[in-house]
Amino acid sequence: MNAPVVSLQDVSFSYGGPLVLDGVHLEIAEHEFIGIVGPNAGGKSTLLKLMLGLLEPPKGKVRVLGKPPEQSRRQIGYVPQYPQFSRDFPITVEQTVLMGRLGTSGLFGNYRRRDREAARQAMAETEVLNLAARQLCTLSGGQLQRVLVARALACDPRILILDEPTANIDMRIETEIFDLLKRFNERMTIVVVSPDVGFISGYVNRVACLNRTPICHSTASIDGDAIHALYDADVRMVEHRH
Ligand SMILES: Nc1ncnc2c1ncn2[C@@H]1O[C@H](COP(=O)(O)OP(=O)(O)OP(=O)(O)O)[C@@H](O)[C@H]1O
Repeated sequence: MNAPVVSLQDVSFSYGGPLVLDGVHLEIAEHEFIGIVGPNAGGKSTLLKLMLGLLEPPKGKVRVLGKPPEQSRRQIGYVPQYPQFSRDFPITVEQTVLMGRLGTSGLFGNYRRRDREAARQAMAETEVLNLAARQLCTLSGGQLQRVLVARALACDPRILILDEPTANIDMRIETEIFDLLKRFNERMTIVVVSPDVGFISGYVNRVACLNRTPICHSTASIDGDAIHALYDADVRMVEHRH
């Protein structure tokens, strides 16, 4: 296998109390589409923050594109969890997407023509170009998610990391967003946290079930036993047709 684009070796983490992640080993290959699922408080968001270099593990090693994550951040697009995002901010869709260029552009807010072109391209790919002049607070939940994906795409990332990108939106929009991600996966690695293992199994190559430690399954091997072992309860598998 080529060098993994993301590698965690024996990583443990706590916020000062009990371990949230314990001895995590995980390697993600280039162009993989991996889903991270698991019970609430299982450590999914914490794992993403370690990959982004927003948290540093006291034990173990995290590498992204062969380097410490903070040195690879410009090549990572990140879509945060929906409820954490404040919409009551006077900003247009285009200005929001341009923020994805901050790591690559010159001085703060001093965007060049190529930044504007990259933002327009990202809006076109996520089908929000017609909303460019709209205020963010006027968008529907599904439109907002597309804009957040466009912002993450604007830096032309090699890795796209999404934390529950389809929480609070209906299944038709969820399907549209995952169809888009599948297309982007042809040119980048995708890591997505989702509460819905049944749904993402139709898109991802591999599922990492995380409950302090990840257990990985290829999509084909996801069955009731695997889910039961993870959640320690019966979880209804919902079949979704695309
Ligand atoms: N900043 C923080 N300070 C202290 N504890 C935290 C902090 N962030 C998360 N935790 C705790 O760490 C544990 C793992 O949280 P994390 O958000 O990583 O889980 P998760 O799997 O993403 O959960 P969910 O599915 O509910 O979003 C939880 O017990 C949470 O309360």
